[in-house]
Amino acid sequence: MKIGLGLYREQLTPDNYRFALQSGATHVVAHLTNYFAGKDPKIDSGDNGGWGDCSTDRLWTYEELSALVQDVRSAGLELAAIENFSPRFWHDILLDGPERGAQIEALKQLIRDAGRAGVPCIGYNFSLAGVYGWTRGPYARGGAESVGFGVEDAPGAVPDPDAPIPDGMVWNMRYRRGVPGAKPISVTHAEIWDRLSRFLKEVVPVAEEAGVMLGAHPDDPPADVLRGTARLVNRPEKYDRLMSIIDSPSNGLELCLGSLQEMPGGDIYEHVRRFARSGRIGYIHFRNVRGKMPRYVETFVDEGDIDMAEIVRILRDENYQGVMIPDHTPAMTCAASWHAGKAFALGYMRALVQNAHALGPSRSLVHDMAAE
Ligand SMILES: O=C(O)[C@@H](O)[C@@H](O)[C@H](O)[C@H](O)CO
Repeated sequence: MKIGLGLYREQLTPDNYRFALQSGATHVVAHLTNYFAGKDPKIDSGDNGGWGDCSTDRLWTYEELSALVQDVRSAGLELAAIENFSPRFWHDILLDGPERGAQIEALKQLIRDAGRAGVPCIGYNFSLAGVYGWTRGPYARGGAESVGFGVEDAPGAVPDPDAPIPDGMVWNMRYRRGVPGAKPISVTHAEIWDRLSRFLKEVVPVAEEAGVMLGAHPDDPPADVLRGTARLVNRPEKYDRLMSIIDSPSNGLELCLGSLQEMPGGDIYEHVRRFARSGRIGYIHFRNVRGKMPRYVETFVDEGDIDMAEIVRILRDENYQGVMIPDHTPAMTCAASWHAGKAFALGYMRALVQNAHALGPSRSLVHDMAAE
């Protein structure tokens, strides 16, 4: 097990690489799409413009990707993954629009370039509404500010989960100017599974040849429908359906523990063991929550509903050698709220991983034995 730190586009700096190294991380997961900007990002659903405007984003080149890998390496770290395509690159793959064919070919080239540059994994979230519906509030220990969904007395504006997605937006970002009077975006479950299936069948073989794993992030919130659009991976077993679309080591998971725990029903420990045993985990979002759909809040890693020590026992037992990152964490009340939240999480993760051998037998392993 390796520990990494996710850094948003404007945080990909030597100072933050040093911060990661000092916090015990050995890897970086880089976001190249510029949502959550600034030195101390406060993540939420955004206002009407969602996570911002990506209409001028242009495809990342081999030279950019190679420079990123080298910059991270020269800081004494390794790049574990790039997280998320810009909606500008694949909006018509998600929407089944007129540019779909050209965008598929462009993503194939991006994946080839990423492999050649030494990028081992690209995380993606195949969703039309994207991550939407959060509020920010004092939801974590000591009133630390974090994100939540369905919180009745949330401070400030509560995004409407049924608000139509306006034309020109997808994945909670604006990729082009909207056409006045155009119909809002919609998609059925059958349509979005078909779009995902065609996407994977076309790009996974290219990813496999390039030595890149594509890691699917689950839906957050794991609603059945959000903003009039059907959602995909909103139950753990939907991950199994996604992996069955094409049996390839490059058809993998960006395993977000928080999103998995937010899903109704199921035993997260059995699912994590099954996914770890499959060898198809690209990397893990090692984050904790309290509650499930339709109401949950993000907590500090050590105070949520997931027994994170049990997760590490399972990953130990299944010999998981991949990377885990805190993803997003509560913001601590101090001058460097983002960094403090990350340092706390990384310290906790490092202690669990360094002492994994001393954590005793896994509880769910005992369950497996009982089943024999
Ligand atoms: O499910 C979650 O909440 C997170 O894993 C995502 O919000 C993720 O951090 C963003 O989509 C950026 O990749």
